[in-house]
Amino acid sequence: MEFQDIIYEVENHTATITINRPEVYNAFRYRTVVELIEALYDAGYDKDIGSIVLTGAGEKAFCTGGDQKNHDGQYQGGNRGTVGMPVEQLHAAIRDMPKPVIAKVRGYAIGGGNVLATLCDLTLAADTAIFGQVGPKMGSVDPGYGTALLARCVGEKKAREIWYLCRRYSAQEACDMGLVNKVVPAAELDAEVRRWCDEINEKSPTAIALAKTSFNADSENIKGIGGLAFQALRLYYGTEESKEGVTALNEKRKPDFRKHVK
Ligand SMILES: CC(C)(COP(=O)(O)OP(=O)(O)OC[C@H]1O[C@@H](n2cnc3c(N)ncnc32)[C@H](O)[C@@H]1OP(=O)(O)O)[C@@H](O)C(=O)NCCC(=O)NCCSC(=O)c1cc(O)c2ccccc2c1O
Repeated sequence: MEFQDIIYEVENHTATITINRPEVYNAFRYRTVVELIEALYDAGYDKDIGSIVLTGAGEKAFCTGGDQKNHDGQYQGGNRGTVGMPVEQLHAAIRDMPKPVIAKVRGYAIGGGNVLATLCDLTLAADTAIFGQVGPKMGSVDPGYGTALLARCVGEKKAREIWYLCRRYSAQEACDMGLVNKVVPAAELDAEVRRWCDEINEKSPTAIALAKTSFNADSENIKGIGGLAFQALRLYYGTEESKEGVTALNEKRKPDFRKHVK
């Protein structure tokens, strides 16, 4: 598959997958998600690769979730995925690849972008990074890994705060709550990620794969909950209440959800 929305590079046994849509702060559309899955599988089963880095192009954002300019109740572009984009399959790919996936975060990791970072095995962030969820502010929610796995990382109370209030958190705050492994000055992020990957790549690939799979086993039930919840999300996206959030975001105004609650 020829990639348009992402860049795929391999160096020193590490594959780097870069979401390359800086004009929309690396938000993902249907094509982006399909390409990310393909690239993860390419890297995941290439025996020469020991680690995978997921990142976003430019300084502004890692990823800001679903492309809201491409969304009107249903996402356009293809026929995979419960909600019009195979995001559940992308989440599964990050978890199922038998090697560590490392999120390299500069700028915003917001909405579905924060979920991607949460799902990665490790997260290294520039001191300029900003984390948060936005769903209830704009008519969406990322149920399953986005909620329950987040709670495993930061604890139940903090995860609920993140989802109910939709605040933004600095890289240091995210690190303090367990969402980030290390924060470094932005200019040092590439070198830091390189060091972590080189250390991982020296280790026994089979031992690493066994460790990853066994970590996953303990939270695998979340996939089932997510499957059910994405069916509910499909119905929610069709409602006026959800559409109000997207319309307000695109019109750069505050949403009025109350008028749609019956
Ligand atoms: C991230 C921001 C807080 C940054 O604010 P700031 O003021 O610094 O910058 P701008 O707002 O001016 O943004 C610059 C430029 O980028 C465009 N942009 C940013 N994010 C997106 C986006 N997600 N989609 C489309 N476009 C985006 C922005 O419009 C500007 O372009 P202009 O042409 O107007 O200049 C702030 O940008 C922000 O809050 N962004 C939106 C965040 C958001 O709502 N994300 C989506 C949440 S829903 C989601 O992520 C999601 C998850 C899933 O799992 C799904 C699964 C299946 C289907 C859908 C899913 C889904 O949607």
